[in-house]
Amino acid sequence: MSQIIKVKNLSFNYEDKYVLKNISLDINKGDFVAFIGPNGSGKSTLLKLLIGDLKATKGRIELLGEPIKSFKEWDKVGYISQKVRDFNSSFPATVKEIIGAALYQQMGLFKVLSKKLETKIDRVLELVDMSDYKYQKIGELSGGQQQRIFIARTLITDPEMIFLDEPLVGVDAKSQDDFYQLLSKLNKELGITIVMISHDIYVISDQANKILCFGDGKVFSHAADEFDYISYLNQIKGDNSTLIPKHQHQRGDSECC
Ligand SMILES: Nc1ncnc2c1ncn2[C@@H]1O[C@H](COP(=O)(O)OP(=O)(O)OP(=O)(O)O)[C@@H](O)[C@H]1O
Repeated sequence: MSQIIKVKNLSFNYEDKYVLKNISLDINKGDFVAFIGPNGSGKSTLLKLLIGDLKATKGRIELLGEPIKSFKEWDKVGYISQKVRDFNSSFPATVKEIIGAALYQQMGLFKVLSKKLETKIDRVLELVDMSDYKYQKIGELSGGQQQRIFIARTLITDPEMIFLDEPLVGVDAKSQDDFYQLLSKLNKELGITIVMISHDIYVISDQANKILCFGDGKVFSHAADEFDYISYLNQIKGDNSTLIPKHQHQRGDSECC
């Protein structure tokens, strides 16, 4: 399996506060990776480093084999943020316009190939099972439906990887289940690499093949089918520190740093 994301000896600090200390990890094409760990352990920080929003203090990141400093294929990288966008119902843009806006860079072509791109919009809406909502205002959709539209918006540029930062905060349980099924479909059928921060480790345990466990500036990599969720949950209960929870690491786990 080819490495799609490589992190080597990476450190990051906000001014004098070290968040990540000399971490190394690899993510392969087709992986479904869950970032878990206590509040403040650096999960969002690593995600922001991987999407180029933050710059490493030390160390190296490669995306698709290219050092992040010279990486240009950002349309291959999707990002879905933490909060469901709280569009109020009077927000004027339609679903089609929101998705079409992601094609902004292709606007010159858009005029020529409008039919082709319209078909592409239809295809991604179908993929996220939202074809009936193409002309609806985004503000009139539920939080779960809005997140599906943001996935569709990401899919329009044929991404190889999608990063999600707790995308289901405030979304009801049924929509969460549907959303996880959608992610699973994108991962298994389209081969898109998924990297997701989630506190919902029961659900993650059904989806992820790799768990990256954050704490005390370090990251541990676990094969998901050997990860002991119960012991993990018991040991982090009530513990809001940034220390690595002292759960049992299993055979096959590798310490990344
Ligand atoms: N812009 C910032 N400036 C200074 N410190 C920050 C900034 N953003 C985050 N931090 C600090 O860095 C640490 C890591 O934060 P980060 O958001 O990466 O953690 P997290 O694991 O994603 O947490 P959570 O699960 O609560 O979202 C925290 O102590 C946080 O307070």
